[in-house]
Amino acid sequence: MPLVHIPGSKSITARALFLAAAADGVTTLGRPLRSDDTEGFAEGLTRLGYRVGRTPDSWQVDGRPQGPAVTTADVYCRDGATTARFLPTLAAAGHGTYRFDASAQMRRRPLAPLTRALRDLGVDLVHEEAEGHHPLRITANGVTGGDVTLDAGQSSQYLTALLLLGPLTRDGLRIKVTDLVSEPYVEITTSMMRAFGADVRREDDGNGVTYAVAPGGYRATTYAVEPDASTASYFFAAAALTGTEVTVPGLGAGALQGDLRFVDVLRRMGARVDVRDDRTTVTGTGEVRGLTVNMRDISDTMPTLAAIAPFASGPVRIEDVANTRVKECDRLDACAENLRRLGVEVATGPDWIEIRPGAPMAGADIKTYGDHRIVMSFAVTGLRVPGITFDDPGCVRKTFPDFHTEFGAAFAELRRGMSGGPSAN
Ligand SMILES: O=C(O)C1=C[C@@H](OP(=O)(O)O)[C@@H](O)[C@H](O)C1
Ligand SMILES: C=C(OP(=O)(O)O)C(=O)O
Repeated sequence: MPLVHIPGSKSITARALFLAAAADGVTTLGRPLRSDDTEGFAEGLTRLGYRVGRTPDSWQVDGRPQGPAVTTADVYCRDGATTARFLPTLAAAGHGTYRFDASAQMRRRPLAPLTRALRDLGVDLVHEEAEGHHPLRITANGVTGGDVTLDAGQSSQYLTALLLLGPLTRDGLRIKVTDLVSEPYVEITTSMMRAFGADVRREDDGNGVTYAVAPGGYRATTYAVEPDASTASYFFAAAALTGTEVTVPGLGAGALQGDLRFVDVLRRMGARVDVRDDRTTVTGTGEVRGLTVNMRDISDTMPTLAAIAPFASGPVRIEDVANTRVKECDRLDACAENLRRLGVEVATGPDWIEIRPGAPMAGADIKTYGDHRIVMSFAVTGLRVPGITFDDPGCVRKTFPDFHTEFGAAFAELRRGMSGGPSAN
């Protein structure tokens, strides 16, 4: 039973850093993710005057309920949308002038519903170049709070950013949500806010959903970061595809991350899945069935599924994933283009992709568009198709700098344990 130790969750690490910075006291984060996104988040906090101490297995953050320790700062958010969307709201609760910028990739990604909501709450926020995009400047003077309406149909991160801000406002926040994707990420947010002492409630009156967040700040705590469920998807998919077994300790029935539900997709495709309290095991059975699946809640795993779909016994159709077009790249187009490069028949629409297995496949250079998930997903395909290379293999640094070493090592073990799974096309 090969055990695969997956690095910490990006989403949980980013939220924990925010919450720890805003809390009263010193917080210790156990096994945070160390990657470009989370290092960028921690660096952003440092720029805002927070102290982030490090030991090999933990980070300690000195919280400042009164907000950033500096009155001016220039924060570079790199490629990380969690940094680029969460940190400006932390700064808004402080007192000073704070400028945020990001990589060319992140500058292209949308921000408008969040910045509009912040302006509606009275925050003085200017987009320095394109409206609704980085770079932006905030002249912060605390946030009174009140009622605000938000369209989170393109990204749940807008809602998470506002929720995290709620306890830092004078009167609390009521956020009426008109649309929402990636809802499990909001559940991570509310669960973690409660772990840091906040009072947050989801109210559904039959006409719509409102999140009510009480004022009162956050309390420092000790917080252990779960392994990253999106990262685990590559290893689980590899097991399903190669007829082998992978166990990921630390991700089990109580996991916060919705992306662990990817194993349910693998189960529907024919894999054996065993979710225990403290670990999850996927065993490939040699059967990979086609299916139609709605991935609105778990769309970071869409490329993982697309990458194993060519080996299914019938078409694989993935629906309701329009927002994957505004991630690190247009993931629907990038998956389709790369599958075609390998010889696979693919069709796409505004919010779906359909992979039709059957054509012979051959190795090719994968065009990554600087997207870590394109690399990690097609590395799984590479277990069955020799000759796959990547134009930018290093972009995995965003969430998993050691991916190639770790996946290679796990694969070596997988190969030794192979139980005669399905043969390559
Ligand atoms: O809040 C988070 O940590 C995330 C939310 C999701 O984004 P969207 O809500 O934009 O789909 C996910 O894709 C991203 O990797 C991380
Ligand atoms: C979409 C992603 O990242 P983010 O939105 O946090 O930049 C991702 O990690 O797949």
